[in-house]
Amino acid sequence: MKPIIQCTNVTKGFGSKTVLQQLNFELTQGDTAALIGPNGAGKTTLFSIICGYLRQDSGSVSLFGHKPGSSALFGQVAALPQDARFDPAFSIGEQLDFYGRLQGLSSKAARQETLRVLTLVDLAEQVQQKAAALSHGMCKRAAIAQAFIGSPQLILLDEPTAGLDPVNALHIRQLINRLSGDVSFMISSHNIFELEQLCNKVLYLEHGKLQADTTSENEQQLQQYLTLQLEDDNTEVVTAAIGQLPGLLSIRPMQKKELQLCYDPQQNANFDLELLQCLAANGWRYRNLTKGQTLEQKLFNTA
Ligand SMILES: Nc1ncnc2c1ncn2[C@@H]1O[C@H](COP(=O)(O)OP(=O)(O)OP(=O)(O)O)[C@@H](O)[C@H]1O
Repeated sequence: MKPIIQCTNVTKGFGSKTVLQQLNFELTQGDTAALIGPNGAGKTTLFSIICGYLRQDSGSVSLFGHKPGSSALFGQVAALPQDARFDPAFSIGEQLDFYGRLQGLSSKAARQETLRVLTLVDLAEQVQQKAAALSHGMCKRAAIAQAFIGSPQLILLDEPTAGLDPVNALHIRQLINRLSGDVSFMISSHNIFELEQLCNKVLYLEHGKLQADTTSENEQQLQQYLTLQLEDDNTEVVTAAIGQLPGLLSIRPMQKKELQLCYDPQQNANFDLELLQCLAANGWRYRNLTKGQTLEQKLFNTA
């Protein structure tokens, strides 16, 4: 499949400080990629390079085969910057119309497009309002709506749900989920739960370097993870019994009444079944057994 974003040996520094070091990654059509990393890891810098706001010192970046910022990308790539702001002098509708006009739409078509994208984020009724009359969450949603104007094939969202209450954040996640597949997304967020639900690819930036892509399938075939939530506070006896099952690689208490198990499916393909049989034979009740590792567990190596 053709790459949408291709970054090769991208390095960027500010003064004597190197912020991004030799980054290599590729996104293909339909990918929804998460960009994760601690504060100051270089996420916004990378976004800015991909958007064409900043230029890398060395290496190459291409979007749909073009340099970031190139006129060939106009309308194909949209971005929500971290601190997107609206001009206080104009209504939200006027400003979104302007973006539509920039994409070549007539005034009438631009207004229709404005109403379409504001409807996506439940703000159609606020089309005449100025930013000062909107709450922080509403402004954020309006800024997200702006990224949906036209028919971009790649949308870059820097912290899209930061500052939104849980209901509005859920609404935005549902919207991204609905559109992903047709549109490729690259999303930066500190909300790992959100990214886990939305993204099929993880780019973890730390000290300006990309760590291994945690979606590696080879790794998953060698090890399988299970999270077991018990009904009762008996993790010690359960741990001792499960420790006898063939194929177990590790067992680790997570929270109270919760264990994370890692096993080798090549050693024991029926591990999960044998686990349930072990629980049943001892009369131990469980609330939930889930397969796989959470993104948090993968990233922070808590297995
Ligand atoms: N224009 C600039 N001039 C000098 N240093 C900068 C500039 N922009 C960013 N930096 C530095 O580059 C590093 C990476 O910043 P960046 O904003 O890309 O990180 P981030 O991962 O987006 O952080 P956060 O999660 O806090 O938003 C930081 O140390 C920051 O101080």
